[in-house]
Amino acid sequence: MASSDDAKLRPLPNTAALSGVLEAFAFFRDPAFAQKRFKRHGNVFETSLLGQPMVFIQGGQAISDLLAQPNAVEGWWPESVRKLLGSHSLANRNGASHRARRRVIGQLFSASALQRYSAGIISMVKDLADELQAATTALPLAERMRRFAFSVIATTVLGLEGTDRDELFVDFEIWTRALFSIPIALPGSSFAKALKARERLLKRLQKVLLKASNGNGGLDLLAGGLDEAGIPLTDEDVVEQLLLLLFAGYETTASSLSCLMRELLLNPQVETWLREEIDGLDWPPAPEQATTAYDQVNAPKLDAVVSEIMRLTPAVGGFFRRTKCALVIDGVEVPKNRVVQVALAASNRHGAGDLEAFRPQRHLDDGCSATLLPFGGGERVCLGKPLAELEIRLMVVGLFHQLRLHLIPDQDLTLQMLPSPTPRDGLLTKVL
Ligand code: HEM
Repeated sequence: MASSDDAKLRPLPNTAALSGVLEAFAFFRDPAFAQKRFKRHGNVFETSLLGQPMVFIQGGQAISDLLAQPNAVEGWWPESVRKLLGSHSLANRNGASHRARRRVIGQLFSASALQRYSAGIISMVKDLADELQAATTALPLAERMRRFAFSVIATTVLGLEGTDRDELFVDFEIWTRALFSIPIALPGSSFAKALKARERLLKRLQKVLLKASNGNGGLDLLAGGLDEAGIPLTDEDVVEQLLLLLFAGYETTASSLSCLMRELLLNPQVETWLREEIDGLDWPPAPEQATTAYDQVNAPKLDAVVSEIMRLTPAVGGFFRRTKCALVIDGVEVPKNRVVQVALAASNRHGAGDLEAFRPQRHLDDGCSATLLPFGGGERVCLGKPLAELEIRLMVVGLFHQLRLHLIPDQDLTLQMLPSPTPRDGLLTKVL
C-alpha cells in the first residue's frame, strides 16, 4: 500500500521524445534548451538525447536531494568520454576505488602543493602582462587564457617543459575533439584519431612520471599512492589520472578566465568598482602568501566577481550521475538506472531577481537566490577547485593591477557555449 509520502510523489514528466535526434540537435544548438523545458515540465523532467534517456534537474531542492543520497547514485559519463579517459580513471570508478584514487590525486592540490606552484603561476601572469604591454597589435585574450591554463597543468603540475609540453598539447587537442562524439573507431574518424592520440599521450605521461623525482612540478607528491586494497597504484593507473587532470582542468579554467575578462571589459562600471579593491592590493604577492593574498577575506569584491562569472557562464554546464535504485528528487520519483544531469547553467538562473544580469555585488549585498555549485558537489566535487581559484585570482589581479585593457571594436563577443563558454572572436584586446 502506498504511504502518505508516496501519495504526494509526482510521476516523472517526460518530453515524449522517442529517438531523441531532434532533442539532441536542440541540446547542442540552443543554450536555453534546459531552461525552456524546465519552464514547461518543472524542476525534474526526462527526455532522450540520441536514444539516451536523460533526467534533467535544477534548483536547490532537487540538487540537494540528489547529493544527499550518495549511495543511491554513481558517476556517469557518455561512452565516448568513458573510453577516451580509460577504465582506470577515477572519473569512471565508484565506491572505495574512486575514493582511494581521489585521496592520491588530491595531494596535488593540497595547501602546500599550491604554495609550491605559486611562483611558477605568478611568473606566467607576469609574462603575459609584459606581452600585452609590448604588443603593437590586438591580442586574442581567450587564446592566451587557454595557453596559460594548459601551461599551469602541463608545466607547473606535471613538470613538462618545451617541446615535450608542445607535443603533449598537439595530441591533447586531437583527443579533446572526439570527447563528445560517436564512439565508433571507423578508420579516419575523429574517434579513431583520438584513440591513437590517447596512446601517445599515455606514453608521454608515463615518461613524465618516471622523471617525477627530479623535483619539477608536483608529481613526486604521488609517490607511494595506494589503491583501495592498500596496494601501490600501478603507473598505468596513475597516468590515466593525469590524463583526467588535463581534461578536467584546462578548458574549464580557460573558459572561466575568458568569460571573466569579457564581462569586466564589457561592464566598465564593474571594472572600476573592482579596481578600487585591486589598486589596494600588493602585486605580486610573496609566493608563500599567494594562496590567501586575494581570497574572500582579503579581496571580497574579486571573490564576488568570480562567483558571479561561475553563476552566469559556468564552465561546466552540467554534471551527471546514474541512479542505482529509485529515488525521490524534489517530489518526483526517478526510477532505477536513469542518467541524471544536474543542469547547472539553467539552475544558476533559476530563482528570484535579476538573474540574467552580470551583477557581482549580489554576492556581497543580499546574497544570491540561486543554488550555486560551479564545482559540483558531494563525493565527486571538483578536485582541482583550489588550483583553479588560485589561477583565476592571480591572473585577474596581475593583469588589472598593471594594465588598462580595452576591447577592439567590431568583433563578435557572443559566446560559443560548447564545450565551455568562450568568446567567438577570441576577445581581441589591446592595452590603452
Ligand atoms: C573553473 C575551473 C573548474 C570548474 C568550473 C570545474 C568544475 C568541475 C565539476 C562541475 C566537476 C564535476 C563534479 C561532480 O560530478 O560533482 C569537476 C570534477 C573534477 N575536476 Fe574540476 N573544475 C575546474 C577546474 C579543475 C582543475 C584545474 C582541475 C585539476 C587540474 C580539476 C579536476 C577535476 C577532477 C579530477 C574532477 C573529477 C572528480 C571526481 O570524479 O571525483 N578541475 N570539476
